[in-house]
Amino acid sequence: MENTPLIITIDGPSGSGKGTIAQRVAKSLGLQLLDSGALYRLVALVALRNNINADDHVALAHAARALDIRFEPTDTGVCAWLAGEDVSLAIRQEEVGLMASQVAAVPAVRAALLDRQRAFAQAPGVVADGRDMGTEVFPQATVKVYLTASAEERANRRYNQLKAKGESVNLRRLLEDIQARDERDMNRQVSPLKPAADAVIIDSSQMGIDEVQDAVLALVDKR
Ligand SMILES: Nc1ncnc2c1ncn2[C@@H]1O[C@H](COP(=O)(O)OP(=O)(O)O)[C@@H](O)[C@H]1O
Ligand SMILES: Nc1ccn([C@H]2C[C@H](O)[C@@H](COP(=O)(O)OP(=O)(O)O)O2)c(=O)n1
Repeated sequence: MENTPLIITIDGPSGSGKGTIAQRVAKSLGLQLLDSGALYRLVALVALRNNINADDHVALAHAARALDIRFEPTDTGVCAWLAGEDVSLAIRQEEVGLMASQVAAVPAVRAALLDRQRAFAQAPGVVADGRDMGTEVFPQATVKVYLTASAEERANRRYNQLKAKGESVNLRRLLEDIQARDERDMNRQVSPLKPAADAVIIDSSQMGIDEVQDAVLALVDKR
C-alpha cells in the first residue's frame, strides 16, 4: 500500500552504534527518526531532578505519562525539549543513562511510552532505534536489524565519544557500566533486549560506520 510507512528498526546494546546508524539511514532515506532511548532518558532525568527513587514505580509511571516533550530533528540527530527546556545534552550524561536503564525495567513506564513511540510510524516511514523496536513496539517492521559489538569495543567507543565532548572518563568504569547496563537490559522481565526472530544480526566490532550504514541500506534495498 502506498501510504504504509516503511519501518526500519535498529536494536542493540549500549554503544553498538544504533543512534549513529539510525540517524544516517533516516537522513539518507528521508525518513523520521525515533530515538526511543531518549524517551527513557527523559523519564530518568525527570526522576533524578525530582528525587524519585528507581523503585518508586507509581511515581515513575506518572512521570512517564506526564512527560511534556518535543523532539526537533537536527543535522546531528534530534534535539529534545522538556517543558520548553533544551535537555539534549543533559540526557546524554552517563548518570542519566544508568538511571534510564533502571527506569526502563518498570513495566508501567514501558506501557506509558508505547503509544508515543507508535505514533512515529507515519508515511513515508521511520527509523527507530532502541532495545525492543523490532520485538515489541513495531513487530510489523519492514527491516529489523540487531546491531551489536563486543563490550570492550563499545566501551572504547563511548570513551572516545565522551572524551571528545570534554568529559573526564575512565575506561574501566565505562566498561563496568556497559556490562551492568547489558545485564539489566537483557535480563529484565518486560521487553528484554534480544534480537527479534526475524532480525538480521550485524556485529560491528570490526566494521566502520560507513560499512555498517551500507549493510543496513542494502537490507532496505533487498526488502
Ligand atoms: N562501527 C563503528 N565503528 C566505530 N565507532 C562507531 C561505530 N558505530 C558507532 N561508533 C561510535 O561509537 C559511539 C557510540 O555510538 P552510538 O551511535 O551513540 O551508540 P548507541 O546508540 O548504540 O549507544 C559514537 O561515538 C559513534 O560515533
Ligand atoms: N527501546 C528502548 C530504548 C532504551 N531503553 C533503555 C535501555 C537503556 O539502558 C536506556 C538508554 O537507552 P539509549 O539507547 O539512549 O542508551 P545507549 O545510547 O544505547 O547507551 O533506556 C529501553 O529499555 N528500551
